[in-house]
Amino acid sequence: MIPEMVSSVEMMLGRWKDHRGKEIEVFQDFKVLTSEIISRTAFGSSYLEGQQIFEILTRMVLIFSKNLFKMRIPGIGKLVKTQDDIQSEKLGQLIRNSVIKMIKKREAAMADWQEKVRNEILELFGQQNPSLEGISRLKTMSMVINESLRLYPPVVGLLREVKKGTKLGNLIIPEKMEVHVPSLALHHDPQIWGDDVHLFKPDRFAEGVAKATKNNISAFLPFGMGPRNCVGMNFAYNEIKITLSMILQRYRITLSPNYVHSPVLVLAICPQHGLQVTIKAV
Ligand code: HEM
Repeated sequence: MIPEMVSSVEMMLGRWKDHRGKEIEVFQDFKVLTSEIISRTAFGSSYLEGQQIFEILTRMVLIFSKNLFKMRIPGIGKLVKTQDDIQSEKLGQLIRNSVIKMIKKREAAMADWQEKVRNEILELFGQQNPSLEGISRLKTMSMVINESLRLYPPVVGLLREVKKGTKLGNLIIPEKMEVHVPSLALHHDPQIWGDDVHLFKPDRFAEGVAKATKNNISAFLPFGMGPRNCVGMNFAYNEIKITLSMILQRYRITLSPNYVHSPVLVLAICPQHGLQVTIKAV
């Protein structure tokens, strides 16, 4: 499995060679990379062979996500703007401004952490390709991955069906009811994470998830929980660690001024306008 992952990342890095010092859009590259890796490891083929299927799947996902939370109430239009609409537009602008400030702060923190993670990688692997044994010792990188999954969990919520009717505080929850567990909201709850909940602070994971969540481990759910949790969790961690190791061994990454921060839910959380970065050889 690891050699297939390494070869797929090598292919992507081969394409990056001509773009040193220039801007590249990596969201698309990462989509191709993860599809390439799953094709090689699970089906023994390559992304190009399965490209048509992946394209159809992407179209299906788009249609599904567009209709996921749609409530169809006949006869109600949105022709006239109410005071609430005008007010919420103003509030929207305020939120956008403060988000921009927050992102700038996060960007600075991210540059520091990039150096810390690169040092850890170089200490463990030098210029050699990462190994399975080695990636289990990437402690700083694990903290960075967990903090990224906390702020931007690709899957924003879990669904469960109630097996046996129960009482939860004042709520009576009947059998067979579908319950939505909002991971995204739990990941941003100041009661659990503290007042710095919106900041990128991988340090909070330095002593594990239990300490980071004040012993509420079910408040950190990037891969779900229980018997139906994500079967691909270890696969995903390995894939991320190998890819990051190989990129950071070679390149220093900076966010491009053309990047617009606008995470959007298309089944999973994605950067709406892509992820533009510049790469410089280390
Ligand atoms: C960062 C990458 C990934 C994230 C964040 C993620 C997240 C999740 C989450 C939240 C669930 C629902 C768990 C629950 O309801 O408790 C899930 C289910 C699942 N995931 Fe992943 N996943 C990732 C990558 C993968 C990969 C690479 C594979 C396959 C190789 C995979 C295969 C599955 C499968 C088969 C299920 C359904 C499990 C079941 O219903 O029993 N996932 N994933």
